[in-house]
Amino acid sequence: MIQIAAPFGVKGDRQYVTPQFGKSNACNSALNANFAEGLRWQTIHPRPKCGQTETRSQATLQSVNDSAFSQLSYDPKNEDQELLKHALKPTLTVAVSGAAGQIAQHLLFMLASGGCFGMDQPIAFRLLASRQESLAPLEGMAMELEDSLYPLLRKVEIGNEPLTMFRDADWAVLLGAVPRAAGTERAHLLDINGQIYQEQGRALNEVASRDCKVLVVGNPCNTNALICMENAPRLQRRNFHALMRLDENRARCQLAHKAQRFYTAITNLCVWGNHSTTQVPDFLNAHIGGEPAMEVVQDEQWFRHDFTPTVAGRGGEIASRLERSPAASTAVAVADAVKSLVEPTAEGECFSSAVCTDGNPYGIREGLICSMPCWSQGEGRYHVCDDFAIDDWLREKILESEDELIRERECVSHLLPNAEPAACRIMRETSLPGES
Ligand SMILES: NC(=O)c1ccc[n+]([C@@H]2O[C@H](COP(=O)([O-])OP(=O)(O)OC[C@H]3O[C@@H](n4cnc5c(N)ncnc54)[C@H](O)[C@@H]3O)[C@@H](O)[C@H]2O)c1
Repeated sequence: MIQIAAPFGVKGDRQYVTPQFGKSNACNSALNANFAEGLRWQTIHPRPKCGQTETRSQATLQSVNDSAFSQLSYDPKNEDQELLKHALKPTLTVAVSGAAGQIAQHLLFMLASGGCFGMDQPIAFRLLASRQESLAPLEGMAMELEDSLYPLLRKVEIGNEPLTMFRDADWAVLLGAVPRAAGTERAHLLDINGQIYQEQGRALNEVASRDCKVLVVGNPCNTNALICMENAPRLQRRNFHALMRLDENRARCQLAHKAQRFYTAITNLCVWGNHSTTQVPDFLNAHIGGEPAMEVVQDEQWFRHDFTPTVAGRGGEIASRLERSPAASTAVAVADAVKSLVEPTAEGECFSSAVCTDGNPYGIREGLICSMPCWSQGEGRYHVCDDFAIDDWLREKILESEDELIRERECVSHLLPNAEPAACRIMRETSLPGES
C-alpha cells in the first residue's frame, strides 16, 4: 500500500508508523530521511525485513501516520480543537475500486471536494487497483488529489489487496471491472466480473464497517451487487446499491428536452429494473412542473415507443462521438447517487437505486438487486417509495426486466454462497451501448 498525506491528518486506531513523530527504528529512519527530503508519499513494504530491496510491485499492506509529513503549517496535535472549530464529523473511510479507470478520474475529485458527503465531512480514500495492474496510475491520482489541496481530504492510500483496502470502510464505491471486449457476451461478462465481486464481497464481509454502504458501478452492476451482497452476510443487505442514477439522469434530460422545460421541473422520475436495455424509465409517475408528465407532454406514442430506447441508447450515442465511454456524466451520476443517500430527499421527490428487493411493496421477486424508487432520511438510511402507481404497461415492462435479473442470478449461482452449478438462460445481448 502506498500513502500520501493530506494537510489535516486524523489518527486512526491502528498502529501507524510515524515518520516524524513516531518510534524510531532502522526502517523508520530510512522513511524519515525520504520525508525530510520533501517526499509527500511513500512506498511501504508489507512488513519488510529491514535492508531488503523494495520494488513497486511488492508495495502493499502498511499504513503510516497521515499527518506526519504534511508540508503545511498544521499541527496534528490540534486535531481535536480543529474538529471542534469547524464542527466536523469524524473522518469517513471511502474505498474506491477501479480507481485508475476513466470514471474514477472524475469521481475522486467530486468526492474529495465535499460536494457529496457534505462540507462538514472529512474523508480518507482507499484506492484499489486490480492485482494485474501497475500501481503507478494510482500514485498519479494520489498526487493529483494532493495537489488539489482539498481541505476535507485527510488521507489517500493505494493498493491492490481488497482485504487491506476495505478495512473499516464506511463506504465502498466499486467501479472495478474487466472491460467488455467486442463480442463478449453478457453471460461471459457476468462470470468474469462476478468473480471480482465475489472476492470483494468476501473481503468487505471480513473487514469493512458493519454499516458500510456499497455502491456497485462495475457492469453488469445489478448482478455484481447481488453477488457482492450475498458474499457479505455480515453487512446489511439494504446497504447494497447498484448504480441506476445515470439512467435516471438521462431520462430526466430527455423528458426536459421533450417538454421544453428546464430539467429541475422534472420530479418523481424513477428508472426501474436492470441497468440494461430492459430498464424501464417510468413516465406514468413522473411529473413536469408538478403535473403528471403525460398531461404536460401529450404524446403517448413517444412515451411508449421512443422514450426508453432513447434513454438506453444515450451512452452509445455519446460514445460514438467521443470514441470512448461517457465517463464524466457517469461520475456525476455516482456522485448524485451518494448525495441522494447522504441527504434527506425533498418532499415529492425520489431517486432511482437498484437495491435488494426483499420485502418490496411491488411484488418484485425477493433476493434480487432491482431498481426501484427510493427516498432517503439521510445518512444512507433510505426506504423504497410505496406509492408509485403501476398500470398494465408498466407492470409488463418491470416483469421483463425482473425476469432478466432472475436469469442473471441463475447464471452466477456458482458465485453465491452454497454454490450451485450455474444454469445460464440468457438469450439476448442487453448490455447498454457505450459502456466498457
Ligand atoms: N452502472 C452504470 O451506470 C455504469 C455506467 C458506465 C460504466 N459502468 C461500468 O463501470 C465500470 C468502470 O468503468 P470505467 O469506464 O471506469 O472503466 P475502466 O476500464 O476505465 O476502469 C476500470 C478499472 O477497474 C480496474 N479493475 C479491474 N479488475 C479490478 C479488480 N479486481 N479490483 C480493482 N480494480 C479492478 C481495471 O484495471 C480498470 O483500471 C465498467 O464496468 C463500466 O461498464 C457502469
